[in-house]
Amino acid sequence: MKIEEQELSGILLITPNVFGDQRGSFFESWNQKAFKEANLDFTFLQDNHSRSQKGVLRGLHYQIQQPQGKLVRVAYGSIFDVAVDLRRSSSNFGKWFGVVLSDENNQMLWIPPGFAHGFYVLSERVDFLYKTTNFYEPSLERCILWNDPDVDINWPFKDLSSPILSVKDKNGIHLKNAEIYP
Ligand SMILES: Cc1cn([C@H]2C[C@H](O)[C@@H](COP(=O)(O)OP(=O)(O)O[C@H]3O[C@@H](C)C(=O)[C@@H](O)[C@H]3O)O2)c(=O)[nH]c1=O
Repeated sequence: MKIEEQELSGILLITPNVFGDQRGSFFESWNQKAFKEANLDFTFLQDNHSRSQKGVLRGLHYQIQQPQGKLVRVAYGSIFDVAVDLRRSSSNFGKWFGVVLSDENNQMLWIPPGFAHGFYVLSERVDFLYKTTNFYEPSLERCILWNDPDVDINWPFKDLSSPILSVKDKNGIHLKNAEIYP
């Protein structure tokens, strides 16, 4: 397993050891002991699986009071995955990080508590899997507008009217008006 710290401190790109043979491939997507030995000591409370079609954009989501750390990956397809630093005391507050996660690179992203998260679907279909360190609590969930000019994410599509969004995500708020915790 290779673990690479990214330019936004706390964000880790994890490349597992993949074993291929004539049947296909295998890798451990989570092993508490192995991750702990690599100083990744997380306790996960929830596993989630979403399926999306090409052009869907989900995000940018975070929870106040019960922030969730997320270990995210793609089981089928490919996405452009984005995390935005919302840690009030961070020198990177408001900055974003993006990476392509796919069923070809098998990479996982660790997004610590205190970040907003979202992704854009590049393939015809995507199965997106993630573990979270805290429970989903809709009353505490908040959504920052995916195209907030103050965050200025360089999404990998040209026509900014094109993504398929939920009503909630269409009504996301601007970072400057967002509730940030802590
Ligand atoms: C996230 C979530 C949703 N739901 C329900 C609520 C709703 O009826 C339905 C779809 O919810 P959403 O539209 O919020 O799903 P979605 O837009 O996929 O939300 C997710 O987006 C990505 C970017 C994240 O980072 C996740 O933490 C999560 O916020 O599923 C749960 O029951 N448990 C959960 O943990």
